[in-house]
Amino acid sequence: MEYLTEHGPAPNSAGMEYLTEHGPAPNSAGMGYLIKDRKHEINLNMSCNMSLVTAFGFPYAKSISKQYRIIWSFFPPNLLAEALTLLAKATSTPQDLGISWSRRAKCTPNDDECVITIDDIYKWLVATFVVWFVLAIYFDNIIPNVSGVRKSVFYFLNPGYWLGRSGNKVKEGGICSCIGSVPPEEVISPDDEDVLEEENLVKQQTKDGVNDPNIAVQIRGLRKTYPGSTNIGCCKCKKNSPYQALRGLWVNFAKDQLFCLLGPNGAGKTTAINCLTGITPVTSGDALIYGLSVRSSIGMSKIRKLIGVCPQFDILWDALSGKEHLHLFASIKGLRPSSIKSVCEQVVCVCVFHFRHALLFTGVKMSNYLDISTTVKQNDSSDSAFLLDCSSEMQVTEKSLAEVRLTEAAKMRAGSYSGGMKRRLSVAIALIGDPKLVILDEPTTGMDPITRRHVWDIIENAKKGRAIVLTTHSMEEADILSDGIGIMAKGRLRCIGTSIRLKSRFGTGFIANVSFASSTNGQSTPNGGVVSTAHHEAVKQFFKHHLNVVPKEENKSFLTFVIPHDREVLLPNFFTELQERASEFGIADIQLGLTTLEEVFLNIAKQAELETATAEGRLVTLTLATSGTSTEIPVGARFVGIPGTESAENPRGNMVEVYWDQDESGTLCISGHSDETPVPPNIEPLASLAPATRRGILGRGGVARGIVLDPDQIIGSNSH
Ligand SMILES: Nc1ncnc2c1ncn2[C@@H]1O[C@H](COP(=O)(O)OP(=O)(O)OP(=O)(O)O)[C@@H](O)[C@H]1O
Repeated sequence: MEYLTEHGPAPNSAGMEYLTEHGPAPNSAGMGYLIKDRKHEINLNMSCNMSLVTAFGFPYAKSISKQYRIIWSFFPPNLLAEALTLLAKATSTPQDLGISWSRRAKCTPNDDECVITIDDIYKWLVATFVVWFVLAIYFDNIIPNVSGVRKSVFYFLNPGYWLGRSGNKVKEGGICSCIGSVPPEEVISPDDEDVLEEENLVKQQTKDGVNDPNIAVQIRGLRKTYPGSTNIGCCKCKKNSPYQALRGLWVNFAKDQLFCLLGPNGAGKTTAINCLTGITPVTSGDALIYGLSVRSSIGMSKIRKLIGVCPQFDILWDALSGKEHLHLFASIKGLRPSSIKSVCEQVVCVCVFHFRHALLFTGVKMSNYLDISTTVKQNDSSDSAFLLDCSSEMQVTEKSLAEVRLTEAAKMRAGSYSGGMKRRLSVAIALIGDPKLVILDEPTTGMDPITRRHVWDIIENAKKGRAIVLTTHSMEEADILSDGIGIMAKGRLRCIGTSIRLKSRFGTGFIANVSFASSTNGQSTPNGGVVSTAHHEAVKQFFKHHLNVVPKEENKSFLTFVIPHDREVLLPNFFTELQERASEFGIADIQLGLTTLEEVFLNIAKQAELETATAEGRLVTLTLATSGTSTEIPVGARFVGIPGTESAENPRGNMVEVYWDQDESGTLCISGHSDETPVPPNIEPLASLAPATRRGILGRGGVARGIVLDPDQIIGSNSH
């Protein structure tokens, strides 16, 4: 396809990955790789050939066996080399006649051996072209694409493949790998009451066969397990165990609303979206989009008419401009030419024209590649009509480009767009054609704050008449745009509700920010630090005395307190008094707010990580800063008794409080620990832990295991 475009190489075929009827395009990434690395492969091929020729001699000689010559001839460059040799021999002197068409089957005069003629070479070249072309299509289909999806090895025996009907099932995992057993599905009841309520509602609706007209998407116990496999490589076998990315998702997404899916990396958000868009086959459960099941291929082909997707990674063609992209997608979506204003660039038409031809030629339906192919004129076999459509005028593209502020860059090649511009173009593509469900996977990644706010406006305006599912790592974005939020972790929905509901249920409470004035009684304080410290202490005492809270953050100009929900009743009187004594405390401003969504998110993510670590019995080594003693403790343990610190005066030994944090990948790690203090009397090790962990015996590598103490007992004993 490389020669088809005006601007350079053909669009990266990997870009079409997610657009097939049964999932991703049959390994177009593989094709892209072949195309991109063609030069490299030819060089490799040539150098291999040269090595072989050096080792065994050029095989078109009588001394070489016929079988070897046949094998050699399957590689077209070898035939070409022989053809050039024959031509050289036929024209080596001025008297030579050369090779004419009529004499093509005859041996050339200077070719003493004559094991192959130019005519044989022509035939070989035509035959090998067909063989390699068919093999390329075959391997393209059976080698897993980036989503690990492929067709069965004998897919061509299935009539559904040729007829373009259902039954053309996809498989997962590599062709040379043995698919590992899928672990049994555990039924986990949600801990959160709202999630449980939502789950029961969906289950009830499923049982009753209720089709609520206000629901756009109903996810019914969706599960996705990526199969484990054993890849037999050149030197070793690599085993991957199956991975449960989605562990039973039950949720409704309402029409005219934006539902935001949040979750740490690897929570399963993209997997859920991929299941909805048909990129990844569902392991069990189902999802209905406007009443159509994603598990049925007929349903899926109808669903594609209703959805617009902005995938996590931009699927754009470097060689096409923004305008051409929109025009291309608008044409593929079947927008009426009369609604289109700007003149279609010839390159797009040519590209679509050839792309369509290439697909027809290979027996693959265009709709297999183009997810949004809904109204592609399948019956309109006239390509000239198609070209005519392309040359019509397009209003939609210009409007969409203006919406995402790309009008000025409309004619620039997407390859030269910045990351933010590409995301904006992807958002515009997702919204083109008035889809009833828009799925936006981290749409504002890489955008500057001004553009991001602008895109938020577009998304907000797009809510009307459709459902939007948004995944994002920006809590601000979720807070501003969402009508409903679900936080996922480890493949499960952990909480669901509006932003306010989540903050009030999962946040630690209220945040009070107290800022201090830099002057007292209108005068600059020469020794501001000293006065400020006195004010700080007074305010801290005030908070401690009335609300029993200490600052979470402090610096010279402000103090931040987190006030738990249970102190809510005390707040009106407390803040009235604080306000009255503001000048006495040197307070410039007091701000009170709910905890942030970010805090809710971090709490949920931490809890999920803790659950997993506890279930897996993961251990980490705690090295005490003071004594340098190393102790193995379970991940997430808060109070730990240090083995070996027992003495006659302190028979229960010492303990520390361990502080945990999450690293970039969300894994819990030790961020520090408190000073060693004696274990209070009557404190027992946690009963739920294995005896070894409770007793503090030697663990791996001779490192002693810490004794995990019950945090409730310790906190209780401290408060007494
Ligand atoms: N093709 C695959 N084969 C095996 N495991 C996979 C595959 N795709 C995803 N996973 C695993 O499934 C889990 C969920 O991945 P997913 O991409 O859905 O997470 P996510 O919530 O979208 O994360 P992020 O916020 O980073 O995009 C991850 O642990 C990931 O490693």
